[in-house]
Amino acid sequence: MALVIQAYTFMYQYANSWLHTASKKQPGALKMGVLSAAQINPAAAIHPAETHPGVILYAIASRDESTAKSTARKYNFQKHYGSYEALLADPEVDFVYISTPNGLHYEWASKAVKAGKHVLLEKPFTSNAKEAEAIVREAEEAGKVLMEAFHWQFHPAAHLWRSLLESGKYGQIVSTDAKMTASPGVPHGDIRWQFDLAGGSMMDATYALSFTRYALRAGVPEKILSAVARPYDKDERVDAAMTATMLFNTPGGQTVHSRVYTDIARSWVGGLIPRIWELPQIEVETEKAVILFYNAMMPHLYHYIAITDKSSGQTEYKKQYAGGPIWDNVETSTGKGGESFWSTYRYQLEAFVSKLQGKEPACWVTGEESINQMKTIDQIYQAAGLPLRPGKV
Ligand SMILES: NC(=O)C1=CN([C@@H]2O[C@H](COP(=O)(O)OP(=O)(O)OC[C@H]3O[C@@H](n4cnc5c(N)ncnc54)[C@H](OP(=O)(O)O)[C@@H]3O)[C@@H](O)[C@H]2O)C=CC1
Ligand SMILES: O=C1OC[C@@H](O)[C@H](O)[C@H]1O
Repeated sequence: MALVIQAYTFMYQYANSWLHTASKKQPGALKMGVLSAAQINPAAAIHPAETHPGVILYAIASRDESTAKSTARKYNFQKHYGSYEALLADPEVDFVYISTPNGLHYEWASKAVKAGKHVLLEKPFTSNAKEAEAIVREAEEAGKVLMEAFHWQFHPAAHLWRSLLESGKYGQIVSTDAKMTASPGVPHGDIRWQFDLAGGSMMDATYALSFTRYALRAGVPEKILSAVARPYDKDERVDAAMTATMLFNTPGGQTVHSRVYTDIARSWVGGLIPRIWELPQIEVETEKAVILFYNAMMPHLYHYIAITDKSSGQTEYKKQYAGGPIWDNVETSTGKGGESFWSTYRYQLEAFVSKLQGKEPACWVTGEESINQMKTIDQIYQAAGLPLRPGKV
């Protein structure tokens, strides 16, 4: 039954996203350029831009001219370019969304800020912490806005969840347990398996660590207690799976035990059934309750926050598709509080555009947060005995 309800909710949310298409554009709308014809583009940037009155689908670049041309025609971009350099040289482009493989994030973000563009950069931010520090510094020096596209943090469900954790009603946080798995697994040949492109499960399913650090408002771990990788059979520098346990200090002075599990080749049940029900999630144990945020990565499709009282055993369920603690009082591009059909990516674009328009964004992923995320990933790789992902700094 749970699977049927999930399937229904998925379809409902998708249908809503498709029903609400192109908006009328405002005078002075920002011109977006997209670097690469990655599969994630339509969900993460193109459809969100369609419904944002302040953004124009201006240009797309691919290493391959014909791919750029066909993608531009399919999604109604005004221009296309057969190289990323050519798009960056176009003075009309206000900001770029970069969806290259992880190992190329730094290189193209660096070239983009030097070309005078603001940058929305896919997760994981960079290949390693050194690159993260460098790109934050370069963007500051160039006076350009740069943000890691950690889209899930912009959704009202994420805000409700953290406000519950911080409400005081459930006592202090004691421990966290987050996971993100892929079953069926990521196909061989995918960028996620390539060490030189900064692949690996902790890099790709990095959301599990992000859920944890976001819940705790934590920087880097106080200590990595253990980190165990299951290596990819074709390249042992790449983690097919990673399990890490850490101690984090919260800003409130609490020490919290956190476990993070990522797996991009999760085993099937009995070798026959893929674990499609195992959506990215985090369980937070507090003094009085156990709070599960299910499908924290894409809550617009479906999610729930289940709060189980430790003494009574009773569970209460909550959800939030629009408004909530952060968006409720925000006048967005289409009205107060956002829209329940908006995806995580659409909320993210709303905040990003606000920033470029000189307004205070409803929420943000700071450079410091992205650096600390990459520092934590580096520490986990080191503790697991794996090399850091190679960078260009
Ligand atoms: N926010 C989210 O929900 C998601 C984020 N991502 C992130 O987005 C990025 C792209 O992921 P995904 O869409 O799956 O990637 P794809 O493999 O579909 O696309 C990557 C694109 O990068 C370009 N590219 C440039 N150099 C290379 C190279 N050496 N090898 C391969 N491709 C290259 C290619 O575009 P072209 O040939 O047109 O130049 C290619 O299409 C990753 O960083 C990933 O972590 C991915 C999925 C979801
Ligand atoms: O960012 C992502 O979100 C969805 C995942 O399936 C994917 O592997 C990852 O790159």
